[in-house]
Amino acid sequence: MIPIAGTPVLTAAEMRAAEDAAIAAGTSVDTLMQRAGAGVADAVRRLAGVNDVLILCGPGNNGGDGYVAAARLHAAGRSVRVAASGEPRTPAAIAARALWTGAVEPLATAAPAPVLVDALFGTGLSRALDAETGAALGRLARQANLTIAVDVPSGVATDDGTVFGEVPAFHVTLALGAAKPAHLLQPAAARCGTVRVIPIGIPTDSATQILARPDLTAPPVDAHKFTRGMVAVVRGRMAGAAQLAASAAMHAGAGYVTLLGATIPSAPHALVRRRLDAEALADPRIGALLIGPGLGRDDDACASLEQALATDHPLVVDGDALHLVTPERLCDRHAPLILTPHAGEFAALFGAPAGSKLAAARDAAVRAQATIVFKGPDTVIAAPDGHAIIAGEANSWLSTAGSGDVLAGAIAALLAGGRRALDAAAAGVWLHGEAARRLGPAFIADDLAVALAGARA
Ligand SMILES: NC(=O)C1=CN([C@@H]2O[C@H](COP(=O)(O)OP(=O)(O)OC[C@H]3O[C@@H](n4cnc5c(N)ncnc54)[C@H](OP(=O)(O)O)[C@@H]3O)[C@@H](O)[C@H]2O)[C@@H](O)CC1
Ligand SMILES: [K+]
Repeated sequence: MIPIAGTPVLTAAEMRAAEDAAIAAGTSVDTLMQRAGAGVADAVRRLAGVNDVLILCGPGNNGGDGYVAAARLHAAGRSVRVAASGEPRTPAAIAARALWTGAVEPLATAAPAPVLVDALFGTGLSRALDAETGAALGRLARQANLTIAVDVPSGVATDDGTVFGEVPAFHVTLALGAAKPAHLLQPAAARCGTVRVIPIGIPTDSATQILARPDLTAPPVDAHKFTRGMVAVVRGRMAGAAQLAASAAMHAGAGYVTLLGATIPSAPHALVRRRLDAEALADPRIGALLIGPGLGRDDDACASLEQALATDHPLVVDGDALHLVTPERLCDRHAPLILTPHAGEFAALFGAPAGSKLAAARDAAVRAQATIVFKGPDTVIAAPDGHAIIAGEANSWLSTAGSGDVLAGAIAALLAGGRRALDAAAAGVWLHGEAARRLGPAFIADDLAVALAGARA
């Protein structure tokens, strides 16, 4: 069982391709199922202690994993029962079923057990569970003290994170071979509980990774304020939003932050205020320009945005500015570009996403030739070259006014510090989440911006 941070994410088709490649290279599907079932049995043994275990087996290879795990737990002297929705249908599952010498109870009437293992459906689920199977799963999950899903909870769609009907919230999900989008994307992710990967000995390369703690080492000894990165934030109608973003950029490690469009000084004094004009925007030391927080959507906002787009600085576009551009207007810029839309801003810019948030973010990245931070309770970061990073469940206290301004400021600081756009975006999302975790409940965005400094430590 390994934690999932930093590990690859594979869709059902990519997982099947990895499995096919392993089979072509000489590892049988039965061997893979033995490895999967052994890993599940091992994890269940550790998690369940001496409690009785009930394993639910479905008709496909997910059920096959369940039979293998049951036989291994029995051989290890554990108290284990099996209930099934029907006979296994794949050759590997039929072979695995033959290894289980105990009774197979009908699912509908199976008695509960303190530990429930769901091996009904995995990556092959193509539609909602029938009413009887869904009801039995719900009933047995409610009556268990510990619920463990094999690969994915039965009833979640592996690739897009949607759920078919009622799916119980599991305590633990044992991802076989690699994490899948459903382990990270909502609403499915909320049904998975703690996700651990059971390695099954096949290479699982992917262009999609799970967000990991970034490298946030201190500046080198010879650093000065401009080598650490200069961020310029464009102020709009709501000065507070730009000021929050600027504060976030300072606390995320930028060496020099300037607020363009503001001339009246107020705290913090480290924030440099300048007029928004051609001279200020032409400053070659600007490592990242941020526009959008509190910008407004009036003519002045449009004019400021045009000025920002006309520069060749690395650019972060957030908030209101995302309502004032089109992907076509953005895609021919040459400097690094990061867009940070929430669902509403994403829909305004790219249209309502059809299908998976991961696929939608990837398509948007290509259309705008930008790194997209499609933020929300789950955040997908996608680059135009196809690489993507998924951040799992966010701290729900981040749903506070100004939280997005802080994220944009943090990302701008990391971009100005010289990271690639995808890395800057990922590091910003990580820092933002870590700052929230450190603050505890009901913080305000001003505190969140300050807490970025501690989160870097
Ligand atoms: N990839 C790997 O490397 C490895 C994968 N392994 C394991 O294999 C799992 C994938 O196995 P799988 O493809 O057999 O699919 P699985 O989810 O068991 O069930 C699909 C079956 O159910 C059916 N069906 C679908 N929806 C239904 C519904 N609502 N209600 C009723 N029936 C429904 C569907 O048939 P259909 O009716 O759609 O034709 C099909 O018969 C994977 O999650 C992992 O656990 C490991 O063993 C080894 C290494
Ligand atoms: K399952």
